[in-house]
Amino acid sequence: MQETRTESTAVIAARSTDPPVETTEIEDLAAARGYDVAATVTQAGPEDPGTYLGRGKCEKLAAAVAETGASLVVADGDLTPSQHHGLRAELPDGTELFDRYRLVLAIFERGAGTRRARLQVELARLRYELPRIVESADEGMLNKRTEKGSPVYDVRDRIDRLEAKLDSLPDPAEEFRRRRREEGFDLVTIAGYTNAGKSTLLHRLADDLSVDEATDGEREGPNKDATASAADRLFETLETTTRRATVGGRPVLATDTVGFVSDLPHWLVSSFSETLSEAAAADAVVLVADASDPPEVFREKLEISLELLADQGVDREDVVTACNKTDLLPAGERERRLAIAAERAPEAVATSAREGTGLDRLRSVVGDRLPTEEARLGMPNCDEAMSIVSQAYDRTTVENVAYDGDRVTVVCRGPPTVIERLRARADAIDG
Ligand SMILES: Nc1nc2c(ncn2[C@@H]2O[C@H](COP(=O)(O)OP(=O)(O)OP(=O)(O)O)[C@@H](O)[C@H]2O)c(=O)[nH]1
Ligand SMILES: [Mg+2]
Repeated sequence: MQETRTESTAVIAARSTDPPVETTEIEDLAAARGYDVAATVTQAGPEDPGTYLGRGKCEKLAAAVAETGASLVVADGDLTPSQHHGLRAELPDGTELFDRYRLVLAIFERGAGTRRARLQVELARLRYELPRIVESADEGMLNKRTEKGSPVYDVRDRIDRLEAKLDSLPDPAEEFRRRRREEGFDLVTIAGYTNAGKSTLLHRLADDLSVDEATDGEREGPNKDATASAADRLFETLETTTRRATVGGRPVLATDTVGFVSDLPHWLVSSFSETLSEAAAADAVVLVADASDPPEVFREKLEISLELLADQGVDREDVVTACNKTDLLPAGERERRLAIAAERAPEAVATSAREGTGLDRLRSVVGDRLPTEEARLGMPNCDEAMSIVSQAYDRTTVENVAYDGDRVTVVCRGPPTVIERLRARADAIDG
């Protein structure tokens, strides 16, 4: 008898020409999407052009689905539309069938934080689904493909609308970055493989005061300084995945990104180029790597990640690797992962986002990579000078403030745009 179906239970189907059939990665991807993997059916042998797995294995797979009550089968391959149709027909009624790409889309669906990214994911999914809908359509349905209300017509129509909408939508990230630069904030992007711990790390790095808390809690009076109000204005345009953090004593905006996944087809990656290009605009990139992976997996993912970042235009010098989940490793293994990472990117720091360790070191190493300028500002000691000193304390690292008679001199280091503005203000009163 069939058990009740569980929304999030999946059975994996994997094949490869040569044994053994490797299933760790597809299982990890399914887990990253939040599915419980209840069973795995593998086949070593040639691919069946009609049903992906051979007949006997299809029966085994169907039995595993029925037995576990799974609602979904994930096939570790790129199924053609006709294989998708053929294999699905072998499964218990109502079983969903994902191939590797569809699973990746599901992961991206969950990771898409902005409206634009959500539209991009939907567009990629519909482009993926259209040939499969056509494949499973009967003749009657296909004859109606130009009629409103037919599945094929509706999907095509939605694709057209999404394309038009995406074309017309301004890129909020672009506008945000422009304003961020004007305000003198540095942008730190958190990138890395899916499930490495990026979101957990962002949460840890973020300043305690979230936007909501800042507006719900005690409001500061009208004297609230210029920096805070500038930050508030910026936050209005921020996506939920960007948080304010303090790194190397400087206020930065840290942005979470969609996780990398191995072996993505080109068409899929290009659908998200904008979402992924977030890293290129950053002043520093924290590359989060799962140090609890076996050393060779860790090394390979790290290399792929660095290549992907380079493809997006990220300078390797701007990358800091966070070897994360070190709480799961004995000390000797930790050193081994750090050595692997240090060979490939300029800086590597051991972290545990879960336990909150290594974060101070990470902040300081990232801070050292942010563009920094030093200034010595001499000006007459007046109200405006005090306001300049206060802004310097707020937005830069002040190394010294010296009062000498009726003059004040500030030595500070910080983001070039902020330094430039302070210098202009000081010059204006120094006549
Ligand atoms: N043991 C341990 N687990 C961690 C650590 N950091 C994150 N995790 C866990 O790893 C899983 C994935 O963490 P996320 O922060 O969601 O990973 P992510 O990189 O944002 O994943 P995607 O958004 O799917 O790309 C969660 O179950 C976390 O609790 C860590 O330092 N140690
Ligand atoms: Mg995440």
